[in-house]
Amino acid sequence: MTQSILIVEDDLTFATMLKTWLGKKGYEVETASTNARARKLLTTRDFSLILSDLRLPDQDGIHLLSWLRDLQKATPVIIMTSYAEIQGAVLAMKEGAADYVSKPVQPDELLKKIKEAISQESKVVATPKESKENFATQNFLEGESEAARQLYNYVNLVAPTQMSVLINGASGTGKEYVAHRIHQLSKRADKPFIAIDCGSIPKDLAASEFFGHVKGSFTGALTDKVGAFEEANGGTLFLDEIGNLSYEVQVQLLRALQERRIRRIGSTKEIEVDIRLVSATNENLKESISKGNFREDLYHRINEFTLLMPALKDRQEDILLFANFFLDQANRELDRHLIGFDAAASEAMQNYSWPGNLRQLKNIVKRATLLAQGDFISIRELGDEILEHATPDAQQMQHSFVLHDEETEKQRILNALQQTGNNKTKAAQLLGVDRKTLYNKLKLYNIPQ
Ligand SMILES: Nc1ncnc2c1ncn2[C@@H]1O[C@H](COP(=O)(O)OP(=O)(O)OP(=O)(O)O)[C@@H](O)[C@H]1O
Repeated sequence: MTQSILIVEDDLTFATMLKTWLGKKGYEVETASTNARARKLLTTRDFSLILSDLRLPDQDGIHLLSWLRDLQKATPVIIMTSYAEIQGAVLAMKEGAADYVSKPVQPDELLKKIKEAISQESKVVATPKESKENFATQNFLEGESEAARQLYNYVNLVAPTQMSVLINGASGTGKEYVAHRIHQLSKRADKPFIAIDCGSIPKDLAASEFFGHVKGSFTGALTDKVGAFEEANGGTLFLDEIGNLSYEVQVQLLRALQERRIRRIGSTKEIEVDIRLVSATNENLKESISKGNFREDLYHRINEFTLLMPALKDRQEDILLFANFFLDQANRELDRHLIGFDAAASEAMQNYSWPGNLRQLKNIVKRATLLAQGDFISIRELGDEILEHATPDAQQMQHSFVLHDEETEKQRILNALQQTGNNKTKAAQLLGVDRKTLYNKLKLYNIPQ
C-alpha cells in the first residue's frame, strides 16, 4: 500500500520541493500551509505520517500535536525546526512528536527518520515474499499487447542475472516500475532497492550522493553521510535519468563500477560494494556520446542489456486494461465505487496519443474518478485534451446519453432520483443530462413523475 505523508509548511517553495522529492521516493504527498488547513485535511482522511514545521502562520506545530492527542489519532509526527529553535524541538518530543529534523534538512536523514517513524507505527513488517506478492498483484500490471509480451519476456530473462540493464523510453512509460520489477525478480529481492534521480541532484553534490562523505570534508558536510552505493550494498542501485550526470561524475561512477569499491569523500578507507546496476534514460545516449556529453566506456558498462519501453500509443490493447487498473486504484484511494468507463470514454481513450504515457493515463483516470457523478466515467470527465482528440462519433456519443442497454439506463435514473429525493433538476445534474432529456426518459420508461 502506498504510504501517505502530510507536509505542513508555510514556505511554499520548500514544501513543493519536499513534495516532489518524497513523491519520487514512492510516497503519496499532500501539503498544507497552515495548522488550520492541516487539521481540516486530517479530519477527512488518514495519513501514514505528518511532517510539520515548528513555526506556522496561525499556530505552531506543538498545537497540532496536542490536537492529534485529543482526538486520539496515532499518526506519527516529525517536526522540522531551525537550529535556533532546538528548545522547541525538545518540547515537541515531550508532546509526543515521533522525531525531529533540523533545517536545512538533510534528505538522507529525513528519509531514514520517515521510514523509522512509519514502521514503528505500523509494526507490521511484511516479509520479503509477501511484499513481492503485493507488488506483483496489487500495484503492477504487465499488459497483454505484443509489445508488453516482448518486454516482459526480456525482463524475466535478464532479471535473475547480474547484468547491468539500461532501460530506455519516454517519460512516464514505466521505467522505474520495470527497474523495481527487475529487482523483485532477482536474487537480491530481499536486499535494498535504492533509486537515485540523477536529473535532480545538484552537480557538486552528485559524488556525495553516490559515495557518501565524512563530516567536515567540505562546507555543508555537517555529519557523516552514507552514499547510495553503500546503501544499496547487496541489492540494486537504480540510476534514473543517467544521461544528466556531469562528465566528472561519470568518470567517478565508472571507476566505482569497475573496481567494485568506493571511498567516501574525505575518507581514505576503501569500502567494497556489491551492487546490481539498473539505469534509465529518455535520451538517445549514443547521440550524447557522439556529441561528447556521455562517456562511451561508461555506456558499455551500464548497458550490458537494453530494454526499450514501448510508448502507450504503441500498446493499444493495453490502454483499457491500464485504465481499468488505475480506476481500481483510484476507487480504493478516493473511496469511490465506480464501475468502469462508458463506451464513448473507452473509445476516446483508445484513440488518444498519450504523450505522457502511463503516468498521464493514471493522472487522468484519478481525476475522472473524483469527478464522475454516475457509476461510469464519461468522456467529459476525461478532460478537454481527450475530448478534442476523440472521433466525431465519440464526441456525439457523449451528448446522447444512451447507455449500453435500457435496463441499466432505467436503473441509473431510478438511483439518481432516489439519491436526490426525487428532485429532477439535481437528478439530471447527477446523470449529466439536461432536464428535458431526463423528462423524456421518464416518459420512455414509464417512471412515475
Ligand atoms: N507496469 C505498471 N503497472 C502499474 N502501474 C504502472 C506501471 N508502470 C508505470 N506505472 C504507473 O505509471 C507511473 C509512471 O511510471 P514510472 O515513474 O515508472 O515512469 P518513468 O518512465 O520512470 O517516468 P520518468 O521518465 O518521467 O521518470 C508510475 O507512477 C506508476 O504509477
